[in-house]
Amino acid sequence: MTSTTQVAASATPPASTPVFSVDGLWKVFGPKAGQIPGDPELAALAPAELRARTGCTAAVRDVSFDVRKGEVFVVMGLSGSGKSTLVRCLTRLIEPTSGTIAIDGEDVRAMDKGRLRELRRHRAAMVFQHFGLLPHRSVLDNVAYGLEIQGVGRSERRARAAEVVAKVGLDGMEQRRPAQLSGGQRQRVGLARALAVDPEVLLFDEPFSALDPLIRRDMQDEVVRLHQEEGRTMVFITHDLSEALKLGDRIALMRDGRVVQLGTPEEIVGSPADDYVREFVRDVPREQVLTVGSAMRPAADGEASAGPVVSPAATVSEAIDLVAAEGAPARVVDGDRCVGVVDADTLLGVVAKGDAGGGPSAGGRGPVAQSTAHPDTDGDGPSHDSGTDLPTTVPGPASDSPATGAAQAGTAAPRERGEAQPPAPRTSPEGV
Ligand SMILES: Nc1ncnc2c1ncn2[C@@H]1O[C@H](COP(=O)(O)OP(=O)(O)OP(=O)(O)O)[C@@H](O)[C@H]1O
Repeated sequence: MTSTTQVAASATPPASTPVFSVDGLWKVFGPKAGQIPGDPELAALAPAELRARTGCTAAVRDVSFDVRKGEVFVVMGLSGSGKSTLVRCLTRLIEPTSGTIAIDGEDVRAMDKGRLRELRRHRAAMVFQHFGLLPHRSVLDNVAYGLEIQGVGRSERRARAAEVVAKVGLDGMEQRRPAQLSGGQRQRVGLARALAVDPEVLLFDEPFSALDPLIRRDMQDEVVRLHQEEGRTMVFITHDLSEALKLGDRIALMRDGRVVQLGTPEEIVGSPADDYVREFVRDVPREQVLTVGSAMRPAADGEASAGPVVSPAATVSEAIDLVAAEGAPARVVDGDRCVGVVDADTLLGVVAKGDAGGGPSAGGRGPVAQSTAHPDTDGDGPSHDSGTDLPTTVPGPASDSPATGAAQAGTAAPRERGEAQPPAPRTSPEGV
């Protein structure tokens, strides 16, 4: 047994300066939409009743949140929950009905056409599921297109485009036409095109929904890599819980236009805000998302000074590997302070009981279930252009845990944010 074995901390949390600041946002479609937010009785109606009484759909209902600089902010929810409408409101691709939106403190709703164009071109670039690549242009020229409409000169934009094409792993394909690329490669071109204009924030509207699962995972890894390398702020829409947990620093979970919970993956999985969220996350392997900080107990006499060391930010799964390999409890050390101890019982308790996580509503779920039941949705189909060809299952075997193996060798690998890949539910929510 060694006392120096250590599981390192996750990536440093992003700074907290907001890029986007959204307050009391509503988007209502339908006749006299503007009356709904200000009428407490109508505003409180359930979607079906609101439609029956007024003919209106409240796609976004009184939503408030900040997107912090450098974070991946995921907007997640079932089909029709309002994800696309919400994110399109950020740059007024859809006009909000009421509420405020600011980017770096500037009022987006007060922007004139020119300022809005500048916002969409330079500051908040959108990556769509269907990119609308220009078919007769080469990869390089497609990527350079955004710079072209910004008026950047030919040689400069081609040099910048070549740089970004290489960054997304398409070097050697610069002269191909979109038709000569696979679906995943086309997605990379779209991503490169958005990156080429070097926006402050990238908005992704379900960009990988149409990709087959392996390519989809590649693209997710690409986003994680780009984020880690560049620290760029990203807002990422997905209906896929596995994708949300993998990519998100924080997740806003939407239902019927409202954000029902906003939190880190650990908060969402460990402390679901209500039964809806609990049901949503019930198939997630908690040990891959929850951290030892939420599973430790106080150190007993003598325990604080010996034994393997684990960071409070390491996952329960990583700590299980470490404790099993070392055959001893591990000290949870924050900086140079021992803040607690995890042993086989406390760690397995998280897996077996499913009630760790410290939140007020985290208990009572019983054993980790393999049910295919999921929350139902309002059933409204989307009406925008992000497409509806959504996959119904997403793979992600538990054996992908990055720490497995390394810990068995006595030197547990650090968990980097984005590497935990909890398997998706056997049937994803929209599949029922
Ligand atoms: N232009 C529109 N007119 C009327 N209703 C709309 C319009 N656009 C969206 N809606 C409705 O608003 C609600 C939210 O739609 P939205 O497309 O934002 O959901 P979503 O969560 O992005 O769905 P998906 O995952 O299927 O893309 C749905 O009930 C939808 O039918």
